[in-house]
Amino acid sequence: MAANNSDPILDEGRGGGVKHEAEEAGEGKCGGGGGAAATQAPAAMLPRSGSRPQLDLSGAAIHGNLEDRNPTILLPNQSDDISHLALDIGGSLIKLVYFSRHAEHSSEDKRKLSMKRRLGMLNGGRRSYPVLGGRLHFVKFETGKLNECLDFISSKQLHRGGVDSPSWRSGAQPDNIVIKATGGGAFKYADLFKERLGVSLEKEDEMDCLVAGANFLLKSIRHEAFTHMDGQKEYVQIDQNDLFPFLLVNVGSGVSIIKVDGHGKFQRVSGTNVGGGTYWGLGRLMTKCKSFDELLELSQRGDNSTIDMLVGDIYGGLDYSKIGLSASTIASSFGKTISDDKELSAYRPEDISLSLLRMISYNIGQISYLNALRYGLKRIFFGGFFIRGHAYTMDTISFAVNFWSKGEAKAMFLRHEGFLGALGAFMSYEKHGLDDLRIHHLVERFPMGAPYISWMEKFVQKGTQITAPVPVGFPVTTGMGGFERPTAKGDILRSDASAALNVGVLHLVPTLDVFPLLEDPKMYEPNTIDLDLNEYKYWFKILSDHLPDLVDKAVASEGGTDDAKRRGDAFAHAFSAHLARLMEEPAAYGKFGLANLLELREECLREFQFVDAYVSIKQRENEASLAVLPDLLMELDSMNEEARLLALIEGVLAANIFDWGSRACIDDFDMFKKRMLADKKGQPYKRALLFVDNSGADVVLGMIPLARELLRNGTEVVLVANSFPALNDVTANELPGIVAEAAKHCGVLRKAAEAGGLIFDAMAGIQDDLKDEPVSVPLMVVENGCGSPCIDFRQVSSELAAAAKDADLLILEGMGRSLHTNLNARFKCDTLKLAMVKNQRLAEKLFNGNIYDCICKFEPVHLTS
Ligand SMILES: Nc1ncnc2c1ncn2[C@@H]1O[C@H](COP(=O)(O)OP(=O)(O)OP(=O)(O)O)[C@@H](O)[C@H]1O
Ligand SMILES: CC(C)(CO)[C@@H](O)C(=O)NCCC(=O)O
Ligand SMILES: [Mn+2]
Repeated sequence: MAANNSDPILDEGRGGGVKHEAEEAGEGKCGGGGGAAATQAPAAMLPRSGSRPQLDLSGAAIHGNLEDRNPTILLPNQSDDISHLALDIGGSLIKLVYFSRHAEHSSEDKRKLSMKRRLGMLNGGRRSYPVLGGRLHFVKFETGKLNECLDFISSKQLHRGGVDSPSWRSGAQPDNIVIKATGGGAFKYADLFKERLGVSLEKEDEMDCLVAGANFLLKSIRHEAFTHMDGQKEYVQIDQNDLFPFLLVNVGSGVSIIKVDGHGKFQRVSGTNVGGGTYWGLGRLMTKCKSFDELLELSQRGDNSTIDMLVGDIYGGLDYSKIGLSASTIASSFGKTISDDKELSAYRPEDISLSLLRMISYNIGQISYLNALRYGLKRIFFGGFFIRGHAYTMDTISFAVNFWSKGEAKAMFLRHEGFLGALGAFMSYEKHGLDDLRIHHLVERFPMGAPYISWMEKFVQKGTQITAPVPVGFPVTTGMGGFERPTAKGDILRSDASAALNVGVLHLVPTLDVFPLLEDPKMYEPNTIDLDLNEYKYWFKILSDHLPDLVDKAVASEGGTDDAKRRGDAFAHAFSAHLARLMEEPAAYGKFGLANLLELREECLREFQFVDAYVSIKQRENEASLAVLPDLLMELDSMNEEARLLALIEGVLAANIFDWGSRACIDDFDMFKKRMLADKKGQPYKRALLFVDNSGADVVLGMIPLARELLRNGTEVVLVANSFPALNDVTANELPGIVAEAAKHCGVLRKAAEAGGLIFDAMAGIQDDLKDEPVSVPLMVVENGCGSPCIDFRQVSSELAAAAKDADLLILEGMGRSLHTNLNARFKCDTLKLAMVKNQRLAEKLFNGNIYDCICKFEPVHLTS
C-alpha cells in the first residue's frame, strides 16, 4: 500500500506508528540503510485493503553519497553580495536599515525554463520584476556609542554594498559613496562618517522619513499595527482604502506629532519635549541605572503610590466623584514627595521609575488625544523607541487616549516602532522599486543567526552562546483601572536580544504572487486553528521533544563535522529561544499560526546553513518506493475504472477509509467519483494541480499513480512541490528525477513527462516501443514558492500562479497543506483535499474523530459559492 508516509512533526510520533521514530535507531549505526523498513510501520498499524502491493523495503540501501544534495537549491539566506543602507541618527539611538540581496536563486534549470516557456512567462528575457529580491534588516545602536555602529557598517561593508550593483548606485566610486540618512545626527555626524568610512551622508528630512516609513509599514506588512489594552495585544487589519487621515506620534527622545493625510501629505501639528529622553534622563539621574532597560525593568517592581499624590491623599481617602475622579486616581505625579521630608535616597528606585514612566506615557497619550481631537482624527499610531514594546507603556498610553476620548479614538502601536525614520530614509533611494512592492512580496522571518549571531560573535564576544529570551516568570497584565493606581506593572521586560526578535528580517521576494484561484484573497486565512496559549503549549512540547532528533539529522546531513555540530547547537538554541519567546507572548511576531511556526523552524535551519536535513532519508525512501512502483502500477491496471479510482485515493490516504474501521471524517469520495467517472465522458478536467507532500511512498506510490490516472483521462497534470526543503517533503528540484525514474516503468508517465519537459534526451531511446502512441497531455512540475510543510496561498511562486490560470482541479494532499492550513480555504475551481489525520488532538478538535482518520473532502465549485 502506498502510504501517505508520515511527516515527522505534523504527525504524532506514537506507538511506532511513525516511521521516523523507528528509523532513528538504525540510522546512526548502519549508515541509514537498514532503517528504511520502518516506512512500513504506519501501514502495518492501519487496517488496509489487501488489494495494494505491500511495501517491502528491507533490502533497500542508500546509493550514492550521504552528502549528496540538490545543487540547484541555493539558500535564500546565503551570501550577502549586494547591500544597501540607510540611517536614522536620533538624539538617543541610531537606527540602521540595510538591504542584502541574496545570490541569484536556483539557476534557471531546464525544467524551469521549459515551464516558464510553457506558461508564457518568458517575455523576451526582459526582467519582469522591478525590485530585486533580498532582505531588509533592522539594527539599532546607542547614539553615544556611534563607534560601534561605524564598526558594524565597516565590518559588513554595508557602505560599499553598491559598488557591485550598478543598478542600485550607478557610477558610485568607493570614495564617492552616498548614504541616505535622517535625524539630527545626519547633520551632526556627517564629517565623522566621511572621515571614518569615507562616505557622504545625504540628508533626508526627518518628518518626511517618519511618514514614508509609517505609510510603507501600514501598507505592506500584514501584522504591523496593534492595539494594546489591559495587557491584551490585538493586531489590527488595516484597510488600505481607508488608512488616511491618521495621527502619527513618534516618541523618540522628544515627541513629534504629525497629521498624515496621504503619501507625502502631512503636517507636523505639535510636539512635546517631554518624551523618551526625559524618562531615561530623569530616571538615570534619580535611580543611578546604567541602562534604559534596567530603568524600565525597575519600574516593574515599583509602587507609584509612595511617590504620586492621589486624589484620595488630598480628599482624605474619598473619591471626588462629582468630577469623575476616584480616590485612587493620580492627582499629581510625584506630588507626594513634597509632603515628606525625605531625601531622594529614601525613595525606592523602583517606585521612582514607575512614577516617571507612568507620568510621561500618560502625558503623551493625553497630548496625542488633544491633537486628534483638534483635527477630528480617530486613529493614532505611536512609534519611536520609547515604546519599546513595553506592555505598561502601551497600556498607559492607550488608557489615556481611551479615557479622554471616551472610547472615540484608538491608540495603535507599530511593531517596527523605532524604525520608521530609517525605513523612510531607505525608501528615499530613487528607482529601487520599493514602491512597487505589494504585501505578498514581503515575507518576514525571525532569524537569530546571521547577521545577529555573527555580530555577537564579532563584537560582543559571546561566541556561539545566544542570549535566549527565556521567560523569567508568568506575564502579569495591567488590569483595567490600573492607571489610577497601578497594581501590576505590566509584562516582563525582555532582554534587548529578545526584543530584537520582535522585528524580523523582511525578505523581499518580488516573484511571489497571490494564488489566482483563491476565491476571496482578502478573507483567506491559511491557518485552520488559531494558536492560543494552549495550542502553543501543545506545539511547544511537540517541537521541543523533536528537536534533538532533528538536530541529529541536520548534523548528520552535513557530514557530522565539528562545524556542523556547532551549527546544530546554535540552531537548537535559536529555535528554543524562539519557542520560549512565543510561549511567553504568542503574538510577539505578529499573528502567528502553526504554518508560521513550522516555517520558522525551517528558516532557522536554513539560517544555520543546514541545506537539507532529510536529504539522505528522502533519497532512501524514494528509491525503496520506486522499486515497488511497477508492481503497484500493474495491479492498478488490472482493476476496473471504479475500483482503480478508489484504490488510488486510498493509496494517497494510506488507509482503507471506507470499510476497514478507520473512519472517514469527511468522505466525499462518491461525489468525486461521479465527477471523475460519470461526468467525465463529456468533460474531463483540463488541468489538475497536485500539491504533493512527502518523499518516498507518499509521492511515488500515492500521488504519481494518481497523476497517471488523470493523464490517461486527458487531464494535464502539474505537480506542485516545495521550493525549499522542509522536513521530508519532496522539493520541486527533486521531483523531475523521481518522475523520470517512475517513467522508466510506465509509458503514460514517460510520454507525459516528455511532453511536459521533465524528461530530456537522456531518457530518449529507453522505450522505443512508445513511438507510436499518441502525443500525450503534459506532466509538469512547478515550485510553490515555500519551504514549509504548510502553504499560504497569499504568497506562492509566480510560476505556480501562472500554472493555476488554466487549472480546473486542485488536489491538496497531506496534513500540512490540507488540514493545518487550507482546510477551510475556498477556491475558484473544484478542489479535493486528502489527508490522514495523524494527530489525535487535531482529529478530536476538528472532527471529533480519532488518530488515523482520513479526510477526502471534495468541493466542486458549483457547491462552494
Ligand atoms: N537601549 C536603549 N537605549 C537608550 N534609549 C532607549 C533604548 N531603548 C529604548 N530607548 C528609549 O527610546 C528613546 C529613543 O527613541 P528613538 O530612537 O525613537 O528616538 P531618537 O531618534 O533617538 O530621538 P529623536 O528623534 O528625538 O532625535 C530613548 O530616549 C529612550 O527613552
Ligand atoms: C527635535 C526632534 C524632531 C528630533 O528628532 C524631536 O526630538 C522632537 O520632536 N522633539 C520635540 C520638540 C517639540 O516639539 O517640542
Ligand atoms: Mn528620531
